[in-house]
Amino acid sequence: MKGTVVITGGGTGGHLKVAKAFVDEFHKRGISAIFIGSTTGQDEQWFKNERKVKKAFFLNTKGVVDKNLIGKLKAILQIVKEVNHCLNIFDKAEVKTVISVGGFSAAPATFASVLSLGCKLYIHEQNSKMGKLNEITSRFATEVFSSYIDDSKIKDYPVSSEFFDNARVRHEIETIIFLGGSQGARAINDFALSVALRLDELGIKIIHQTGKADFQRVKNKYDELNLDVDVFDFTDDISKKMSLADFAISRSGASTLWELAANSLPTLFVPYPYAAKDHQYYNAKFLKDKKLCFVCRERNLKPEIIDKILKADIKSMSKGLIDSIGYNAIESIVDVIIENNQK
Ligand SMILES: CC(=O)N[C@H]1[C@@H](OP(=O)(O)OP(=O)(O)OC[C@H]2O[C@@H](n3ccc(=O)[nH]c3=O)[C@H](O)[C@@H]2O)O[C@H](CO)[C@@H](O)[C@@H]1O
Repeated sequence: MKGTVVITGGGTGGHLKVAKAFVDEFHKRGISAIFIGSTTGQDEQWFKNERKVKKAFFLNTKGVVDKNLIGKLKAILQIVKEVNHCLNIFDKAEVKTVISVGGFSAAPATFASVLSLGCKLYIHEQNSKMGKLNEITSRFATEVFSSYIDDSKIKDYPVSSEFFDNARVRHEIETIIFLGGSQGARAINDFALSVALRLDELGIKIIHQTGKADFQRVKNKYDELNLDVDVFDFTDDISKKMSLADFAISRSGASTLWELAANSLPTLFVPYPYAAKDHQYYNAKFLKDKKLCFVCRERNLKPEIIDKILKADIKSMSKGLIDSIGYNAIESIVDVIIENNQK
């Protein structure tokens, strides 16, 4: 493969998890890669000490869509400045391939790839509704990969092998895991607390990922209720926690959703209501239409839903999830990229 590969994008864990999958795969194949992200968001947390990349750059960029007019203009000007910085990086490292996993962190390197002669752009879109940046730049891409695009060459989502390795068919609910995505979700935390005593009475154990901001509050409440709960803010071993559970109640961020599917873990999804174009709802709807999960809008989430779940046939849902996602997606995506670059 010619030159160095750039992997760009991030902001939140969903994008970064896919970026990490690319970094691991190129490293495995002995192909040198650079990561380009932002100083805003979680990029540094995920990649500052990553030894599998030749270099990681964190540029001074911010999101555009969530700002007022002045904020938007400032953010765009900053991106333009950083595009230049990226062109210099590409020049020095002989970059001929840029892979964007989306999010505002991806903007400078993605635009630079469009301007850079002989450079190919690849996009991995995680969500059911395309993000703004991908919407603008996908027409320049050599390939766009997505689980939700019919003519995507690879439709399986890049999920780490441990989620498959720890998968098992669930028969009955003895343990429930609550998941809020990379940042946690207050609505899911409140819901868990509202049903905790009832679950305890039913002999159902609780595993609960709260996110950093809400951890202490939730932990104190469980202590007040005198309940023995596996509560934590974030863990690097989420696949292990999932595999211990028989049912999940979770946000429908794309990476989490496909990890749960790979683990065959039946789930009630409670989409984040403010996600762009309501993409979390449509992420979950994709599985719901195949009868492979439950979905409940946050505004309708009531403790009574637990009774409905306890009566449901989780075994057939769990079995059905086995075929919803294939193994080795990242290998297949990288194969396509390498094949294209040899043309
Ligand atoms: C609020 C928001 O805008 N969320 C978006 C964000 O979600 P978010 O960043 O929450 O992303 P996802 O749910 O897709 O992924 C979170 C990742 O963090 C990992 N994890 C989580 C908790 C933990 O303790 N340990 C751990 O490793 C999960 O296993 C998963 O791989 O990006 C997703 C992918 O573009 C979008 O679909 C979401 O809509």
